[in-house]
Amino acid sequence: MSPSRVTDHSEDPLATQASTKSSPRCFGKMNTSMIESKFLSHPEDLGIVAVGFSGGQGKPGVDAAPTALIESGLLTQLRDELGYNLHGHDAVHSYPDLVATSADQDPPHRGMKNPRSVSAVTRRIADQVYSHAREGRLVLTLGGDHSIAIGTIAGSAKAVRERLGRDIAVIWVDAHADINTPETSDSGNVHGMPVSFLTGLAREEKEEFFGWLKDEHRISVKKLVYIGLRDVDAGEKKILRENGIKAFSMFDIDRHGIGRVVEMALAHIGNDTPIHLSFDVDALDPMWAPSTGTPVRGGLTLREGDYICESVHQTGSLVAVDLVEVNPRLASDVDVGAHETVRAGCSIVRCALGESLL
Ligand SMILES: NC(=[NH2+])NCCC[C@H](N)C(=O)O
Ligand SMILES: [Mn+2]
Ligand SMILES: [Mn+2]
Repeated sequence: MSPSRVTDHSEDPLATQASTKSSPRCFGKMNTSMIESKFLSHPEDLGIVAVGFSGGQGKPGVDAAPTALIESGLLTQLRDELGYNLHGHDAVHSYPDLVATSADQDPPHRGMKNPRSVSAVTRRIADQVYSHAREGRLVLTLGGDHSIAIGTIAGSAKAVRERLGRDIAVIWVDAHADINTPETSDSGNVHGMPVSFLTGLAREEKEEFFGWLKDEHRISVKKLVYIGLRDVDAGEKKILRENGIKAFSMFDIDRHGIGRVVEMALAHIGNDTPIHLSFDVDALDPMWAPSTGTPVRGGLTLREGDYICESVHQTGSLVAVDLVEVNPRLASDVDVGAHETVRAGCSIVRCALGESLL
């Protein structure tokens, strides 16, 4: 198949690049175009939601991640090398109208810290992701801490239901399960709870505390699969067990290899289901991604992380991707650590969006 047949950007100088084999830049674009998307009406259109939010946990700096990722060239690569048309890429959102400016404006509720801010911000993110996804675009969200997945997954679940009448599946790549309820959480940090709210295991009536989450936003525990787990709280293990949630820990990856684990994860979802990939950079070993708030040793190599993303892309079922928990202010050697972590994050995103070597 010739590249000029798979794209119709004949006027676009990028297309010329893609048709001459002289530049390595053409490979990503060719592959992006060659994989048929099963569920997107505009697979070359990428909605970007850049979220500078850190209220789901206590360490400042994770709000600086979108800017760090963008400054390192991520969006330019997605546009110029992978050939996406970007939408919503000109702003990094910090939601000043929604975030409480002092802790006493937002006291704990059921033990959750910053509950009003996290609820209001994730509600807004849900709207942003929804409006891209409703157009049939692929959506990329750059966090921010992992609490933002309450918004991203709520938004894509609702849009895909409306657009296609289907339920999405979620692949959650993380060292942690993030499925604490407010009651099982030891930390009170909402970034450890998003999955419990999204599956309805945790519920709230009051609008201001995630009461805005309705059935249309929720996902089934049957369509959820974890990869990379190695630091799961006792209460979370009980939740995973009691709900029969599919989870591949680092033990499973050591035993079967990443290839087989991804195959089993995708088989669990079924090959006719739209996929939302939520990737916490702490799934990677701190050797590759030291600059993150809750690092856990014994994680994925960067190659294993990239492999997961490449495989998910290859299904043609991907509808949304999150990259979260990059904190460029943390590391024993901040300059080197942040640089490496941002670099790893960019690689993960490019692989999920179709970069491939050949
Ligand atoms: N998204 C994350 N990095 N989550 C870490 C969660 C850690 C711990 N399980 C908690 O509930 O606080
Ligand atoms: Mn994590
Ligand atoms: Mn997480």
